[in-house]
Amino acid sequence: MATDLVSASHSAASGAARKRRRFGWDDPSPAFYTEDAGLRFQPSSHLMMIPQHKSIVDAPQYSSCSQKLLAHQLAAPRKKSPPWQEDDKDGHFNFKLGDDLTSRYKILQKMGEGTFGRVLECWDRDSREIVAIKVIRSAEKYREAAMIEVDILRILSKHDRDGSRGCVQIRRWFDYRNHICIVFEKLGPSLFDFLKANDYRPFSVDLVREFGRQLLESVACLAKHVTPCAHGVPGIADMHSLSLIHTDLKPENILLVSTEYTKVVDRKNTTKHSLYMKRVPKSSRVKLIDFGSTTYDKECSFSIVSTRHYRAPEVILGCGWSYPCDIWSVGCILVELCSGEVLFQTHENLEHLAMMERVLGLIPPHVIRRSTEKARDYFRHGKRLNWPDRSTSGESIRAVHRLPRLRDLIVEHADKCANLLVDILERMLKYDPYDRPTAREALNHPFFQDI
Ligand SMILES: Nc1ncnc2c1ncn2[C@@H]1O[C@H](COP(=O)(O)OP(=O)(O)OP(=O)(O)O)[C@@H](O)[C@H]1O
Repeated sequence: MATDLVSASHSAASGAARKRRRFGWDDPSPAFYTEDAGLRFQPSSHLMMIPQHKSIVDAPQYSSCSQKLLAHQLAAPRKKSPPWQEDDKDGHFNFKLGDDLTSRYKILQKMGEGTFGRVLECWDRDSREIVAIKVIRSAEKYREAAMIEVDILRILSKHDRDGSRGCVQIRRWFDYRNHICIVFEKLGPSLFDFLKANDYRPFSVDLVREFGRQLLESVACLAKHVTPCAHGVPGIADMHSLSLIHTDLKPENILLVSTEYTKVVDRKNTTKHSLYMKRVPKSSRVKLIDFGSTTYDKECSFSIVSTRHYRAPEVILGCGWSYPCDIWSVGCILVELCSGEVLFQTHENLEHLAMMERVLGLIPPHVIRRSTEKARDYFRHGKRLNWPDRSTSGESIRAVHRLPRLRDLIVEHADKCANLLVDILERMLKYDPYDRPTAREALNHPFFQDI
């Protein structure tokens, strides 16, 4: 879900916060019990159950805790759901490791938590595989949003039966004790988690290219999808437009398929006296998750979308946004993967625009002219950004000033192909959304052709 992440001392200013920011979680609220066994499948009004697929996840590496629980569970007979417990104050599902979630799933561990709910690693007794179950918070607004996510996941899964198109696969969904539960194939850590575990050491250009290529393929598939003609005539294709915009692309929502990694010498940091190692994923295969904010293209929308750091200028300026807002986010993500740091570490509009100007150059007048009355307030006489005059603090001015130009940032970090990478990033990070390439066009850029 798109968020403006709250930080104690706002924005770029906080030095240590430059490295990273994270959500605050955990809280309690009441729910109601639906059935004896606790499980209630939703009647298929506009939604249908998804048939089971075989897991395509690479041999997962289980934690020792998961392994023990799994061994125990394989021997244990199927039990009824545990006694009903109150949700926490925010409507999150309360559980203990080893509990059953319906009689079908055994909870092995918590894998993550977000605005919508908790994601639990579970053993599926029926399909005999490990799955990831997103247990949605019980409040009505989250339940409704979850049903939209289920709807979109079902459409994606219909168009991606073999799971090769880079979007996480839904297995099925159900309603349990007032929590919508979405069962997914289990994936590995997010690119954000991987960066963090590596102390924010950047990925190599080869990996950035691989991640970028898959990300753009997924974005292209969301926008438009081609399937073979219904009659199966070779060479003839039916164009099915999915017309979907993800709107919340960020490293947290890009998951490595495999958990496996190797350790190699980190040459950049290693000195005569100390040897530094860094992690490198064994496989570069990634998939997109979190379709909770995905929308159908309506030509142009004006709401606020995307997590702050990956938010396109047209969203901030209220010019109206469409597919190109995903391309802007991909540009910000690729810079982050290459440098190890968030490109625009801010939580405030004017500072954000000032950072963009520092890294990318001045916002062109015709883009300023398209912005709303309110957003035009950020500019002097509707022409130049009111910066630093309207800045909130000296620390904010210094944080903007510390930012390098895009070219310098990439040249400093890229171990190869810096010029090509700068070129494609400059295109994806054009202020005018009409000037940005589509995902397909970006994929044809020489940077992504280089093997
Ligand atoms: N299929 C999966 N396999 C493994 N881990 C997963 C899977 N899906 C989600 N996760 C983990 O759970 C976390 C939260 O998932 P997700 O982003 O879907 O929840 P959310 O509530 O929509 O989050 P947000 O607040 O970012 O919108 C992810 O960042 C990831 O760590």
